Amino acid sequence: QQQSREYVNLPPGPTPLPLLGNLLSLVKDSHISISKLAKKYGGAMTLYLGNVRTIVISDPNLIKQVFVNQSQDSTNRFILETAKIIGNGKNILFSNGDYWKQYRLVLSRSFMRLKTHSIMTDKINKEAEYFSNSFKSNPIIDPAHFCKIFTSNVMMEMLFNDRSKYSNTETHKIIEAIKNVEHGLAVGSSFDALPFLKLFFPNARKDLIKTLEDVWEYSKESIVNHQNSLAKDENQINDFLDLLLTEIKGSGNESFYDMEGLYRVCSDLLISGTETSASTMTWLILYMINNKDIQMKARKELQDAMGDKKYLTMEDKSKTPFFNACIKEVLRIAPVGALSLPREATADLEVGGYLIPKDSQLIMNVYGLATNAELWSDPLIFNPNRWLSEDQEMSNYQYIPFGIGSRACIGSSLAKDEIFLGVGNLLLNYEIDSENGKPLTEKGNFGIALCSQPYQAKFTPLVI
Ligand code: HEM
Repeated sequence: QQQSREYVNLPPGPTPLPLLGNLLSLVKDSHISISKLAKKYGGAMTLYLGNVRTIVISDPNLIKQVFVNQSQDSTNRFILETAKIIGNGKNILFSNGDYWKQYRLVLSRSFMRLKTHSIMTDKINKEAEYFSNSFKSNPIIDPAHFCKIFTSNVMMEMLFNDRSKYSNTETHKIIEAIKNVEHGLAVGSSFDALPFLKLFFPNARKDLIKTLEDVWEYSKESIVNHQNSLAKDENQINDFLDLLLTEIKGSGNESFYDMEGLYRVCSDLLISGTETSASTMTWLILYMINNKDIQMKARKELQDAMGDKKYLTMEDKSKTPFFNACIKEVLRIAPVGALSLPREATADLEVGGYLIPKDSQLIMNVYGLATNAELWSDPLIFNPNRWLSEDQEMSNYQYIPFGIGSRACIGSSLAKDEIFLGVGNLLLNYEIDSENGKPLTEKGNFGIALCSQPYQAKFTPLVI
């Protein structure tokens, strides 16, 4: 049992209760509760989530010590039951060892090729136009909904050359399924910590599996279609899946990448690439509403960069340092992966003079690092200028919205492009305000991702 007290030199932490461990202190707003506890117990802290011994790292130097200097034993994901259902050891998010390494390699190569592929850039630019236009007939709306359609369309275009219309009242079944899987994951975290809860909610697992099966089925069908068209003409590259399949063919180890791995990896990308970027966009729109001066300054810079064009493209990014700083800042103040994805200590590790025993769960406190008043001035204020001034002394390890090392987010570059084009085009085409003109709450909701509270915004078209 993980909770055994045989270790004398564990990082300090609050006393755990039998069975529940420290879960009661984390029931509400766990990212904030964990950061408050870290202030009391220090940059390395021991918590018990149920009986799972968990070491939370909230100090930049200790992040480096554990995840960089001892990376060979801190790269694996910590696998609980939900992760097993999603991955079965054959996906990218929750696989480990050689399997993960080989998949990560072909995926990274495919992402690199994607970045220079003109078909994809054109598609993302076009999707950002549809996204911006969709607000014309919906002047008052919760922007989260359209942001999700935008990011899931980008993922579906990228992976499968498919998309869904913004006007569809009956949204594409995959978007619906992704939403359910995310809900299942959020519920799953407490089930994972306290497996006995399953007895009281017998259908929760079944529902998660059923919705996952929808995504898998859709992915399988599309993979077979892609394999068939590549068999006819291997030079006909239309999307990321074509790139991945050709990369796999070139690896000389085709049989390693079987259908189960392929459909699980594709559904991972759909799931991890939709809510994350969409929530960040929704946060950025919220901060633009609450900071009108920043909204106006960003719009002016974007207009100047655009010249006579009507819609932004990625080439404009080098001319918009202030708006780029807004994107950096929203990823700091509202990191959707507030506690990243847990890793596992695969050997005893050292942290700041303490011992992290093998098999512990490791959590990077992304939110705590980004809002620590000892590391940032006025950390709870949205201030893009901090990224443009020389004054902010910064360690590389206090700002890690996409995680760290060889296990860091594989979609970070795509995510930043989506936020740039999506929110940038909205700023260019609309004056954005809250429905009643009052500031919106900046308090987040932490489930599987750190999201803003639902809000209604008013999009008034700008006459250009
Ligand atoms: C603002 C948007 C995003 C944020 C904040 C974010 C954040 C993260 C974080 C914190 C991790 C864990 C990193 C670690 O363990 O060090 C991660 C992993 C991952 N992300 Fe993202 N992500 C975003 C968008 C995306 C997108 C668009 C995709 C897909 C194209 C994606 C795919 C993945 C995958 C596949 C992993 C697992 C990588 C592995 O285990 O090797 N993410 N992300």
